[in-house]
Amino acid sequence: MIGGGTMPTINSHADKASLVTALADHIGGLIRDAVAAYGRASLVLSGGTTPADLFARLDGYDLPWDKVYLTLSDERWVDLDDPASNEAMVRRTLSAAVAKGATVVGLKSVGATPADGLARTSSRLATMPRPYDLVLLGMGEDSHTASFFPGATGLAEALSGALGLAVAAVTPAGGVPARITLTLPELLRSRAVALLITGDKKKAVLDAALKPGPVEPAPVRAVLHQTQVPVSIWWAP
Ligand SMILES: O=C(O)[C@H](O)[C@@H](O)[C@H](O)[C@H](O)COP(=O)(O)O
Repeated sequence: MIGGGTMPTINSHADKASLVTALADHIGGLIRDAVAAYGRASLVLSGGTTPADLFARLDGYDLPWDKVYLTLSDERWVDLDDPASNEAMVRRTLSAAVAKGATVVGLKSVGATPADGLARTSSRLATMPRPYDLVLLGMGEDSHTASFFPGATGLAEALSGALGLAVAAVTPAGGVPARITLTLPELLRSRAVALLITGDKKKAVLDAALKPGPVEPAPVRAVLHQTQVPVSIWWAP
């Protein structure tokens, strides 16, 4: 059972276009502030489909991209040429930023399965400046975030970080291919978490998860109810 943390702030917008503009402006300002304060900005980006037009908008901003480090919250265990690759989506939607020197640290490494690549990916992540200035997460309608899928094999280790690595291997139920994910402790090595969701279905799932309850059936609760890092939610219908 988890609950009782400081409630996340919710930024609701009339439509996705205004949500994307507001969140892109917020992230752009955060990057500028981080570079001014620390000489670099370090961000964890969610995969999936929702953030693609956010990243495409951000890509057009005049930012110190050569001082920006980007990695992913989680990754399907596929190569860059696979349409399911989150890293490929980030490199595609932030192509101008990458061309201007933004560093992308991918999570897919060698090995047949995520479990084979954990140590290598974990040491690669050590090149990312931490604490992360922002961790951007999405959420599925099953209330997973990153690759913290309900009922997944490896979920406990991903939430606890018990293996002592920055990443964990998770195999969702129902034959979904195995994934690599930053562990919860790794995601919380950050100054701020932003959760980007759209649609009424996900809003209903979010509202339920904002209530105290068990984490296993609603893993996004582990992020929403922790008290270590401030969480903002960005939502449009
Ligand atoms: O690899 C992934 O799919 C993501 O990292 C995952 O956690 C995503 O954020 C949610 O599944 C929402 O995905 P959509 O934005 O496609 O709904």
